[in-house]
Amino acid sequence: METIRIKYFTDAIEKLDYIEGKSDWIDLRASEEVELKAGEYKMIPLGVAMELPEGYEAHIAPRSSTFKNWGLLQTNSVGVVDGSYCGDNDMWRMPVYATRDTVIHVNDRVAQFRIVENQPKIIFEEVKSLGHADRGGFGSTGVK
Ligand SMILES: O=c1ccn([C@H]2C[C@H](O)[C@@H](COP(=O)(O)OP(=O)(O)OP(=O)(O)O)O2)c(=O)[nH]1
Repeated sequence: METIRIKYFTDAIEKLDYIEGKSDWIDLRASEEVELKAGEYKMIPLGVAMELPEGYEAHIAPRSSTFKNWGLLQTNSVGVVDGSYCGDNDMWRMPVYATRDTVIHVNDRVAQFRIVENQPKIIFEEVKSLGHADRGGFGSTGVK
């Protein structure tokens, strides 16, 4: 079990909740009404700032129903919230592109997140050959 210190910027959204059972991702809610025209880009405020546990970052993704409900695409595909993003004004946001005219209302659950351990430090060791057979990729499995 981990503890996350959280600051809410409004009382208008429900408090975040870890719900045991179906998924361990935690839903995030829009903290302001956001109206977008088709083709428009905006940031949806998520109304929270957090101090993540030491050694963790958070990943934000759309909910699987987000496109169906609002026609929204998350422009960065996955939002990465660094552990250092923990100041009193470091509110989480979701950058979105609207594929149709749409309105997101306060408290709508537009996104979800999980925390992920930071990767270890990496150094790159340059080689001429990696010394392994090619696996192939990009649809090569089963192709002769
Ligand atoms: O979907 C996102 C992505 C990022 N952030 C916040 C948390 C993150 O720690 C900070 C900076 O994000 P990132 O490093 O991905 O942004 P950048 O475009 O590289 O800008 P910066 O120069 O601020 O690092 O913005 C969000 O609220 N939502």
